[in-house]
Amino acid sequence: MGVLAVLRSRIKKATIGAMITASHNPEEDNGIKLIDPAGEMLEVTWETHATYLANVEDEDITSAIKSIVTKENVPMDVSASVYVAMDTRGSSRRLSEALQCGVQAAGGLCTDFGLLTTPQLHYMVRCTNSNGLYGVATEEGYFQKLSTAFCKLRQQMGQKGDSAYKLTLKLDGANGVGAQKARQLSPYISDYLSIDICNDGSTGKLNHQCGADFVKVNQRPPDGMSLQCDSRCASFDGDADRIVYFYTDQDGKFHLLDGDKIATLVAGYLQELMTRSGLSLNLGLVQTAYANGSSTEYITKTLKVPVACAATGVKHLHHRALEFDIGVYFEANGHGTVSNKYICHVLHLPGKMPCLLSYFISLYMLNLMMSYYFLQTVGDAISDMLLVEVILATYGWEASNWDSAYTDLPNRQLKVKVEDRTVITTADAERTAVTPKGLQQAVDNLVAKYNHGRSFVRPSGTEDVVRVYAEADTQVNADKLADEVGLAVYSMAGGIGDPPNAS
Ligand SMILES: CC(=O)N[C@H]1[C@@H](OP(=O)(O)O)O[C@H](CO)[C@@H](O)[C@@H]1O
Repeated sequence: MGVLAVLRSRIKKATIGAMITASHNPEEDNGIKLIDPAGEMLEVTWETHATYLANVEDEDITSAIKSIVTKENVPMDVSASVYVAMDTRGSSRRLSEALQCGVQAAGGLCTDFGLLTTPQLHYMVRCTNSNGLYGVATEEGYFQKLSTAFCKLRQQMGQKGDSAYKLTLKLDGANGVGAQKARQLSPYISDYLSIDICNDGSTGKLNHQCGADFVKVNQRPPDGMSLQCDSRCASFDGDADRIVYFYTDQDGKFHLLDGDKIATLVAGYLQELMTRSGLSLNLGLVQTAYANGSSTEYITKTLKVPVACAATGVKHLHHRALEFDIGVYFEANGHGTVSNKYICHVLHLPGKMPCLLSYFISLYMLNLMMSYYFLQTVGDAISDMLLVEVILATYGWEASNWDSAYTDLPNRQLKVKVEDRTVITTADAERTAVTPKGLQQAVDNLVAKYNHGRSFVRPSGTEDVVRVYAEADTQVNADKLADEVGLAVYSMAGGIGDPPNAS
């Protein structure tokens, strides 16, 4: 569906958001992510009229818009307000202007916020539609809201005397807008955290050899960052809706703390707060099939928190998470947050009243977390970073302490090009291939050869490829399994070009 048609059908009289940003491929042009009036992700429109508009000459834009308005039957009398923002990619400005022309041609009003992170634009939309209850719809409002909660929590929680936690975080800004915003945030939180920013966009290219996706997929540090052993590092992605942490140990070995590790840290901490405050809320964790098998085992066996699996894409996780009172949801790539119905429960007294002081302190902290961090309607690298920092400081942990909760199974992702990726259909939250016939059986037979083997295949929703995921007891085996499954996809689902090879 075209951008204007989505606008027509969804926005009516409320404000929505249109964020000009793209996938993680540094070579790609931007597309548009639409944000619904509640501030949630509405639709990612990579191949839409807007993309088309990015390619037409300036003088043609107005006539192009008019033809789209006619083709999509867009009523010109709809009163619509659209907040527009963009990331730092070269194609952003032109696409933003084209989009604004389009909305105006459709009778809507545009407010141009210029450079923002995607979650900041979600925040602006949500604030406006909640008449300010959620916060003030300005950048200052956003920074105040997050930093006030962060500083109060850090004050309240203090820090253990024998703490290993260091007050400096090294941040890879992916050469994107997140680097600029982290710099703006710094003075608000400097009493408790110093952010040492690299890949800030002053020289490098957006997401090129850096950023959360690069670090996660390649399982190595970004270029442009000087690493000291055991120093706590994090990477944002280009529009700052994802974050992963990492460090290198004394032996120079790289350790990734991805979305699964963030989710387990947060869920474990919330569970403690709930126990201390005596609140009996239904806490759950939502992952996708990409979650490492070790994380799922740790959550069920050690944390004893219920786990659900949703289809890839944060909006699927978000909706599944709403089935819990408090739903922690993260994709392994570091995109996620916490949804809650907590506010409804604040006034409920716990069944069994624990120590009154501990009850009120825990309640106060939960409340701060819930109302200041987690009402984010989409993953936000900045608020997730602050949350992780609060928890690590409270436990007195450095990244290695956090990492020791469980060890990831070695894993590998690869892409297979096929004639038509829609020949692969899946079920069971994408963990089983239903078609082509026989493919799942072939995958099962390959998986059975490996210790701790697991693999699945699914068509990407954002790229014209089939994605293969494999994990096993060693990296060599995970690579081999990924290759073998990739070859099965290649031969049974119409592979084109070179056959896959993970190594
Ligand atoms: C394996 C993987 O990382 N998939 C990503 C990617 O989706 P695909 O449908 O796999 O192309 O882009 C999505 C949008 O950014 C993100 O939500 C998702 O996690």
